[in-house]
Amino acid sequence: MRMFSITVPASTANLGPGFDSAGLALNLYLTLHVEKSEQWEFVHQSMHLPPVPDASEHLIYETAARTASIYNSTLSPCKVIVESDIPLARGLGSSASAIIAGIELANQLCELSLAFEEKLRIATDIEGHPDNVAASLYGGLVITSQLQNGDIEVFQKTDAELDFIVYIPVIELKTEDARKVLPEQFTRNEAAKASAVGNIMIAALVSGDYKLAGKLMEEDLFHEPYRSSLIPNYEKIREEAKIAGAYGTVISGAGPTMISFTAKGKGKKVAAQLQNLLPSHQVKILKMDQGGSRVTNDIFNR
Ligand SMILES: Nc1ncnc2c1ncn2[C@@H]1O[C@H](COP(=O)(O)OP(=O)(O)OP(=O)(O)O)[C@@H](O)[C@H]1O
Ligand SMILES: N[C@@H](CCO)C(=O)O
Repeated sequence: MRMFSITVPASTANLGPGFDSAGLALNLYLTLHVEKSEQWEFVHQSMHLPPVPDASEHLIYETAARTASIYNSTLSPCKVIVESDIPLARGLGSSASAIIAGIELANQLCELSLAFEEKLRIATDIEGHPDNVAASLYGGLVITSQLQNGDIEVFQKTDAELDFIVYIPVIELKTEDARKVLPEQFTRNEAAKASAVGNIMIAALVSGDYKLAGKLMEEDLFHEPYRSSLIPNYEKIREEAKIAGAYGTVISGAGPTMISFTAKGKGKKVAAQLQNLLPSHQVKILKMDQGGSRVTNDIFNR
């Protein structure tokens, strides 16, 4: 007997210089089908999911249990059938989607009626930065900033005349490892230069000047120079995508996937040309998910 389903989109984070701040939801999805049961059970029905651990060690369960405990609630046991087309540890926000799904699972099971802000705060505490989780939660292009008092400011835009092409290599790269290569500190001069690039990129992206946004995306100074050696074919993908007509190409999240931004309708040409050059990569044309995470109740079976 199915009770409800939770669907959460994938996301790309950073968009170059919007490090730990900018995210964009993409139309690949993690879906949970939740049924009442005598005990907790997870069933994974996709090649894009890790082996099933003990329920108590499952990221989705851990997140749900942590959320329930924040509100002094307990979870009633369920069977959770998990489907996903978000590749793991590739820079497309798989962990963020699992965290948002876990928070929503607790929200539904414990009838917490959580506001978006509460869900985002919990998700950011768990993930460590708001960019991917905010995009998966809200949908669209989302720019975030966690303030000194812990509040998270969110700017969202759900229209963009863009196609997104992702180049997914065979190898995985854990976010934890891709963060280890980053400097702990920047000088004042470095920070000012890097945020100036980010400021123009975001202003151009939001105002629809995609040519300028694409140019500035490729000028990131916060993380790409340190991570480029971890990404297969980094320079080749940037150069060839530009020749094929992309506005700009950046590392998606912590990598190793790269993502190009093109005019709407131009993605097909860029994807075809790059797939020829990168036979072992999976090249996909994606669209923005505009709605973020959602719950479907099966009222007949409740
Ligand atoms: N649906 C899921 N169920 C359980 N665990 C998951 C799920 N999705 C991701 N994970 C866990 O998260 C890990 C990947 O997280 P990681 O942050 O390294 O990569 P990512 O989220 O795919 O990429 P990025 O954060 O750069 O976009 C997986 O190895 C797995 O342990
Ligand atoms: N902003 C994060 C995204 C991946 O979780 C990073 O680049 O490390």
